[in-house]
Amino acid sequence: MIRIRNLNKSFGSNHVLRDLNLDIESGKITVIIGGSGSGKSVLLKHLIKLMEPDSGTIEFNGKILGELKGRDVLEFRKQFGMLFQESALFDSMSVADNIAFPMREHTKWNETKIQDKVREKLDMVGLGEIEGRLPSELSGGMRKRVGLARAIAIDPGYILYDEPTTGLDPIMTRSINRLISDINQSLGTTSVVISHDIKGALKIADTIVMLHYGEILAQGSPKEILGSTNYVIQSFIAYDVKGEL
Ligand SMILES: Nc1ncnc2c1ncn2[C@@H]1O[C@H](COP(=O)(O)OP(=O)(O)OP(=O)(O)O)[C@@H](O)[C@H]1O
Repeated sequence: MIRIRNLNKSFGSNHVLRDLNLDIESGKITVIIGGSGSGKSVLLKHLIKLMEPDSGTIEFNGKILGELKGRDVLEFRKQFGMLFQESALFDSMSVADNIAFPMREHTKWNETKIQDKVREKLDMVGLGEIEGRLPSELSGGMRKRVGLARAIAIDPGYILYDEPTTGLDPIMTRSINRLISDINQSLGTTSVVISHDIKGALKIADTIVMLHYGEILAQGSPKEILGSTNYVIQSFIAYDVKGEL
């Protein structure tokens, strides 16, 4: 369980997170949606201590993140896999070396085990024999899958997805959403997804959190969010799901 309490973050006069309170449930998929600039990425960075709040706390399995220092921060981060917006693969490394990177950094696995694990992760994301290829030789959808294979390389307990379907066509979007769901179930991970894609969120989320100017406007199951009478939520849904303004 991740507990966020009274979190505030400003950049100069720009008050980005406003007294935010949120519980992220273990083993579930929480999708944080909201318009551009609503604070989704800033919130995600706080979760892995890439940003520090001005005030408020994040409690992770009973520990206050603000109190973690030095090696404890590295140990804490090891529990997270992260799929970045642009997949953030190392261009000069093969697919296999990209996926093996966290294994070599964080485990003592020998090369045989690493190669077996690379294959296992590629299978999980539905990719064939592409270990030797470079990221530049792959399509955007394939790069996302390789990024996902790297995110789950050392079986993290938590996976953070930063807009995993942005820039993908509808078919690839659906298939990445399905993968997020499958991986959550097969690995029993806690997943936090930030997204503009309300349609996808309605399909995969256990809980949807709607962020609006740094505040939580609504939070609930997809059914509850769909049934919300809030004007901003309805406009967001209408624009994305029903394709109208
Ligand atoms: N390092 C930073 N320094 C200054 N301002 C920042 C910084 N990071 C984010 N911001 C500001 O915080 C606000 C929220 O940004 P954030 O990236 O969290 O939005 P977002 O909801 O993820 O948007 P998008 O969907 O467009 O990615 C924006 O006004 C942004 O300019």
